[in-house]
Parts: sequence; structure tokens; C-alpha cells
Amino acid sequence: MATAALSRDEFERQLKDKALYYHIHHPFHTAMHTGDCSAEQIRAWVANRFYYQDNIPLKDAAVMANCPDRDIRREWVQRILDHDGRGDDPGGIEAWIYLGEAVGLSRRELLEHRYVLPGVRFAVDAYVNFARRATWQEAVCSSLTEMFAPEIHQRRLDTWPQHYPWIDSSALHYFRKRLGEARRDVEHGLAVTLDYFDTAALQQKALNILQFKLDVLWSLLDAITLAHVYNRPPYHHLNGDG
Ligand SMILES: O=C(O)c1cc(C(=O)O)c2c(n1)C(=O)C(=O)c1cc(C(=O)O)[nH]c1-2
Repeated sequence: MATAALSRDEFERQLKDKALYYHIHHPFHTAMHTGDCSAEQIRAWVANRFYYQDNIPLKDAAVMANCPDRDIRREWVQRILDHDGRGDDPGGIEAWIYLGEAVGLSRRELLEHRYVLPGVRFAVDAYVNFARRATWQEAVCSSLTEMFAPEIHQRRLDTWPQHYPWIDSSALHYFRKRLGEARRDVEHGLAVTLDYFDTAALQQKALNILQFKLDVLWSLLDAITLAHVYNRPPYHHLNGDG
């Protein structure tokens, strides 16, 4: 006999329990929030995370390309506009570039992805490629790490001014902007997920997809940690330091 599906509330609870694996718990973020990151480490994080920012609209365009439901597309397109901007709104990518400049990176260095590590590229590309190949409902589900994002944006707003006073607080605008956007995105993404994944097998699939996305975010920080905390960037043997 097939296992019974979880109730809607229980399924939602199990999705939310995945917060235990969110990258807010990664040692790199812990160090960032307690003021233990050097300026060089902050710069490395901002430069590498820009690759994620730059790819989010491609990921969202892939969701739309796979979605035949006009009502969903009408909602989803807002995510692309949030990042790319429209009219007078310069958008989130521009806000991240502003953050980059405030920590000492040039627009050109960011746009060229000059300091992006291979591990970060692989993790982010895995997310975009997942959205290209999965069904649109699966791709929607993979965005649900955003359930946990307002807390991490708030944590940065609460801790950076004290620990990193050399960063102009106006540059934290991106994090402020995402607080509301992420909450709105989650309401929609969660409703789609709870409706669509309605058998035990599908619910387990959704939980696995969310874990995959948590793995993407965690792996990104692992790559940054190896290169910028342990000073073991790729091919470090060529630098003659071990
Ligand atoms: O700073 C963060 O820790 C963080 C995490 C996440 C996330 O959990 O996926 C996103 C963002 N930020 C973010 O700014 C953002 O625009 C975003 C979009 C998405 C997505 O999967 O569609 N995640 C996130």
C-alpha cells in the first residue's frame, strides 16, 4: 500500500524544518556575523555571491520558459524585474554592484566575474541548469530556501554596521530591499509547492529538491572558505606556498 501523503500543514512544517541546513549556519556566515571576517574575506564573498545574483534572472527566465500557466508567469516575471530593474528602478543586481563598490571592488571586476571561484560557478550553474531541466513546479520548489533568507538579510543589517564600519551603511540597501521581496516570493512559491506536491512520493521529492538547493548555497560558501579562510584556492601549489 502506498504511504499516505502528509497533511498540508505537516508538509509545510517539514519543508520549514530544513532551516537547520540553511547557510546561515555555515562557519563562513557565522564568522561574518560575529565580525570575524577580514576586509579581504568580505570582498571575496561579495565578488563570489555576485555570480549568484547575476544568474538568478536566468534561473527565473528558465522557470517561465517551462511554465505554460499565464497566471504563474504574471507573478513570476516580477522576480526578474526585481533583479534586473525596470524604468527608474535600477534593480537588485545594480544594488549588489553598489555593495561591491562600497567594499572596494570595481564594477568591471564584478561584471567580469573576475574573482569567481570554480566551485562557486559549479554550484550556481547547477541551480540554473536544474531550473532549465526540471518541471516548473520543481524549479519553484527549489527557490524555497528563500523562506529562510529574510533572517540572514536581517542578521547582516543588524551586525555589519557595528563590525564593519568601513562599509557605508547605504550599501546595505540590497539586504533591506530583499526583506519584503523574499517574503512575497515565498508566499507564492510555497502555495504552488503545497498544492502541487500532494502525494507522499511527490512530497519526498520536494524535500529532496529543497535539500539540493541548500547544498548549492552551502557548497558556495565551502569554496569561498577553502580559498579565503584556509588560503587554498585552486592551483595554490603553483604559488610555491605548499
Ligand atoms: O543572501 C542570501 O543568503 C540569499 C539567499 C537566497 C536563497 O536562500 O536562495 C537568495 C538571496 N539571498 C537573494 O538575495 C535572492 O535574490 C534570491 C533568489 C533566490 C531564488 O532561489 O530564487 N534565492 C535568493
